Amino acid sequence: MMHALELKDLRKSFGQTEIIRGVQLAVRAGERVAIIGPNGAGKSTLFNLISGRLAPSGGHIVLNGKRIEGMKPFEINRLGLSRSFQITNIFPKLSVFENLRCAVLWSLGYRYTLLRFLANLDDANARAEALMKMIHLERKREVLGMNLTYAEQRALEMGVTLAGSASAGSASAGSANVVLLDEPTAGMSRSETTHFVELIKEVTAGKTLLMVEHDMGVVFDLADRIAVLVRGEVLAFDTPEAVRANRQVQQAYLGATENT
Ligand SMILES: Nc1ncnc2c1ncn2[C@@H]1O[C@H](COP(=O)(O)OP(=O)(O)OP(=O)(O)O)[C@@H](O)[C@H]1O
Repeated sequence: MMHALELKDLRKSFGQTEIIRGVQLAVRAGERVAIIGPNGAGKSTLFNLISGRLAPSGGHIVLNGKRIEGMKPFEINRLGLSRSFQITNIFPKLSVFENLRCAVLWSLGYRYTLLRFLANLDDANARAEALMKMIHLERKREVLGMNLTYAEQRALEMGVTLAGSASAGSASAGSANVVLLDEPTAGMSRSETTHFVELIKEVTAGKTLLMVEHDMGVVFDLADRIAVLVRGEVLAFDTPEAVRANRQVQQAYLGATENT
């Protein structure tokens, strides 16, 4: 079984306090996994470890068979892992198309050499076009980031995140791609959320998805498996049905928040 992402006895302490306490998690290629857990359980810290923003205090992180702990975020990104953020992370004064093209160029590593930049501009334009179609923002092509609706900004953010993947434009090509989404539907209305969940399914088809999400409707709709993180440990990692039926999980988390 090929795993896209493996966390092996992963640990992180801040000062004397161990926040991530020996996390084991093996995510299969092409699988969609949601991480849930109470506030302060360590979900953001876990994402920061995987994406290279924080260095672990112990353990290993393996991306497509390669150990990545201790690498810089951009190096991990080049190895096929892209991440979105809770806050919208787009350039407000660039148009939809320009935002996507920037992200494509950055991901291809063209920011340093003008000659390479010019030689590959057609390629970058084509990939930006493909991404724009994928996130259904063709009709907003020239609109500045700051003038989009909130949901459109989140869709653009998704496009920017996916620009890092080698297979942008062809949904099936990249088993090597792992996408981390940090509360993708936060701040959205119910109807925006429903629409956005469909978009997430569409744009991450064939990719491996790991997301932190508080909305249980979204979690149960999207996830193949759910990891429940409580006080820095994985309490359960199973199918939605099994997690829903798990007594320990109900006590620790779900019972209290499922209907909120
Ligand atoms: N840089 C840091 N220094 C010290 N403590 C930290 C740091 N970052 C996070 N923590 C602590 O680690 C714990 C886990 O925080 P984290 O943000 O990872 O939880 P979370 O599960 O994402 O919570 P939420 O659902 O509220 O976003 C918290 O007690 C937090 O105060």
